[in-house]
Amino acid sequence: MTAEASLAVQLRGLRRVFAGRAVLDDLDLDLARGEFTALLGASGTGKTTLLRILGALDAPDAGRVLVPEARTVVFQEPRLVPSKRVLANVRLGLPRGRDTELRARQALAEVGLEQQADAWPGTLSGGEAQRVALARALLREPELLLLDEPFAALDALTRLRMQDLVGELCRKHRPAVLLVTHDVDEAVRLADRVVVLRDGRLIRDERVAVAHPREVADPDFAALRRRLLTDLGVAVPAPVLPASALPDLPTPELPTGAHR
Ligand SMILES: Nc1ncnc2c1ncn2[C@@H]1O[C@H](COP(=O)(O)OP(=O)(O)OP(=O)(O)O)[C@@H](O)[C@H]1O
Repeated sequence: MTAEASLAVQLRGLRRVFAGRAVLDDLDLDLARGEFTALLGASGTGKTTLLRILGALDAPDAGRVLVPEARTVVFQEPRLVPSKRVLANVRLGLPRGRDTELRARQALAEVGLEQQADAWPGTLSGGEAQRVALARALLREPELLLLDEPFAALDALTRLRMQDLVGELCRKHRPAVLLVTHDVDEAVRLADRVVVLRDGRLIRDERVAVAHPREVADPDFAALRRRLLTDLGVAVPAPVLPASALPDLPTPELPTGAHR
């Protein structure tokens, strides 16, 4: 197999200009099949623009875009049709028939919502609605799954559960994944690879070499987290060392009359 055959996405010299500013500027990116990549960048650096181009929701001004036909996007908000029940939302746009229905029910079961097939979207919690959106995406068996801050609107606990679910489903179905996120910990927990966008290009492209299960307390996790936060322009305080790790320093002389 050639290296090209294992690629799901190939971007070359990508350029996108808005109001005279090149948001993406001569950007190259390859995504391998089955690889989970997290895309980080400060606000307004062009992450969503890149994802929209990959999803054919926008077109570049220049450059070459090779992406698979089978691709789906999950957005920050679930975008369910309120007048259709959950099952109908999951199978939306697919041919009618017993087979599609069975597969849609199976997709709902995978996200733990088989009991909610007949519910209306308006009765679901935010996390449940986002799981329906995920089931809808998975049913299409995408080779490329584009996730645009899919957990951002969820409460902290639901977000952690959703991250675990998405990680598990992606390991099972093996699409190439591009996850746009602002959350450095989320990126390090989930991704095989992290890329950082700044000034129209990728300023970091790094494999996530942190052992599973990935814990924030792991020194490799903490070190990558610091590198990424620095890339994002966030001031990172120096790690706090235990007193035992500090060198013995001479006790300073106190001025006469001072009390210890
Ligand atoms: N359709 C458009 N017309 C004009 N400007 C646009 C358009 N889409 C995006 N932009 C501009 O391009 C820049 C990048 O936007 P984009 O949404 O891709 O950034 P982002 O990194 O996803 O930001 P955030 O993290 O805040 O969501 C922004 O300055 C935005 O205003």
